[in-house]
Amino acid sequence: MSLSEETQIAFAYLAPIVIFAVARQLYLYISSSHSSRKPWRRFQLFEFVRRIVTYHIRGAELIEEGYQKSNGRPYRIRTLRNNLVIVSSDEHTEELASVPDTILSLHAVAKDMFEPQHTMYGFKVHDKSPLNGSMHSRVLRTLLTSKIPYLLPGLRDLSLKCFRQQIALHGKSSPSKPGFQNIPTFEVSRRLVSQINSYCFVGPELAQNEEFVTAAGDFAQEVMVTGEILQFFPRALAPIIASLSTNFKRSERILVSYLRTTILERIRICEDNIPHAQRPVDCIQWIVETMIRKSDYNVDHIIQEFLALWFGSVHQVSMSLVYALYHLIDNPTQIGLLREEMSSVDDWTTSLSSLPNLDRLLVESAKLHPSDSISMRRKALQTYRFRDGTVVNKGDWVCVPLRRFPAKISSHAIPSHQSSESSGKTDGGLNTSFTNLGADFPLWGMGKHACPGRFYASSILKLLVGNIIMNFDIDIDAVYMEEKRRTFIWRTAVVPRASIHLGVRRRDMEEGEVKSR
Ligand code: HEM
Repeated sequence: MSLSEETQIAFAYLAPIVIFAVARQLYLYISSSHSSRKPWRRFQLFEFVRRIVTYHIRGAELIEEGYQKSNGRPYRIRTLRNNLVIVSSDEHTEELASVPDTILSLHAVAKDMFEPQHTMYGFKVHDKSPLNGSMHSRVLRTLLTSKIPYLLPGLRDLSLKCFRQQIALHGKSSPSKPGFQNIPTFEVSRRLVSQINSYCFVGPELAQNEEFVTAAGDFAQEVMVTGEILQFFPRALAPIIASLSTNFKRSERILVSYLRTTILERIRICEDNIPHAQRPVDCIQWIVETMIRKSDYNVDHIIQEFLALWFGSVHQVSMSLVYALYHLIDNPTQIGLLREEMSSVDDWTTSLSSLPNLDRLLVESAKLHPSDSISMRRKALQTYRFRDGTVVNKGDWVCVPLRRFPAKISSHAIPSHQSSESSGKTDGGLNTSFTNLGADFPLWGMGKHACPGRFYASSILKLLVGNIIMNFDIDIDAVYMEEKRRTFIWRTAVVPRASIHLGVRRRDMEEGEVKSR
């Protein structure tokens, strides 16, 4: 019997938690059993387990329930390590975005969540330093964004080829839907994103290298899982636990060996003063160019910076793709509208910013099915008091909720435009842009840390969704039509179940391909 991926992950998480919890409680129990002054300690096991279970398997629901009850006021949720202070008003959100890193730090959160020193090739993230961000901003926000039009034709062909390969690899004829092949949605989505990102991050050659692309996809997944496991162990054990949970860093080692060779080649390009027009157009080139300006650069540090950017680029995009496809299956009339819209322009892949229905699909999907229930996490490096008096104690996290709405959503939750299911057409509204920032759409965060990869993420999501629906019909087994059956909650994240399959059936391929050219 083979266990589903989420069952394996649940075991991987729960086994160490239970062992650690029981050992800790035994210690507390034994050390307090002679003391009649501390009988409450006997109940700690119950409290400890209750807290783990409630927050870890219902975190996203707790956030949502808290939001419903709080009536817009800040509220708190206790977690294993600290308190989450959740603020949601526009005033709080804007204030949160403006507080300096020396007080409320995003990078301190990243350190707590993913332990980069143990999961990303020894990367030391600084809580307070603005240095972490400056390279990201130049490489992603400025250079990658400006090169998207140049990269799109290659990405279009690669993504279609990759999707077809995935169908050939995983496709199984659907027993209930004639002509449909079932493919594992989340796995295929991760692979598509990993391959597309490889093209933009390290160039077309490595993007075709099976070993590199597989290791790159696995690495992102392993950082996520290992970061979670490390939460339950004392810091001193982190190196050994991280090693065990990543199969002795197998994917990291593969990536590092390819990256080292590539980075050395790219350094040579810079040292030989090759004209910019002849240099490779990819992120690793820009990272190298940015970093070798500093006198103390070294190859290991460039690798670490690369891995951190890589990690940020895979996970949320692949989950967003899954949810956008499910959203279309739930709202089939949108598929027709999208096809019509894409067919109405000469080449939809070069018109991604002027396809309002496609844009709106992503906005709606992100609002209704965000892959995380919170955004704009910050850790208090010192106690912070908001202007209205709300206090975030040192060590606690503050954030804003994304799943602000009940599961049954209606058009009122999308204030800037109506649901296309109800209106049946685009309203061309002002606020339909998926990459917009604002307190009413904090998906990308706000202020100086607002996601620098959002224009890229938006373009590739549009490209992937567009390519799939222009070339395939999509469907899902009736049993999974209920949204809750497609996902599971882990802490604040809402993760697609690996066992859910997407049904795909080739449309008129010639027509689809001609339209996308
Ligand atoms: C749907 C996909 C994505 C979502 C929802 C998303 C969301 C976010 C959010 C909420 C933040 C933190 C902002 C804050 O707290 O104020 C962030 C930061 C960041 N994102 Fe994204 N992101 C996505 C895709 C990407 C991609 C594709 C890349 C890389 C190409 C990327 C790179 C980064 C980086 C480097 C940061 C850190 C910025 C800093 O340290 O200042 N993200 N993202």
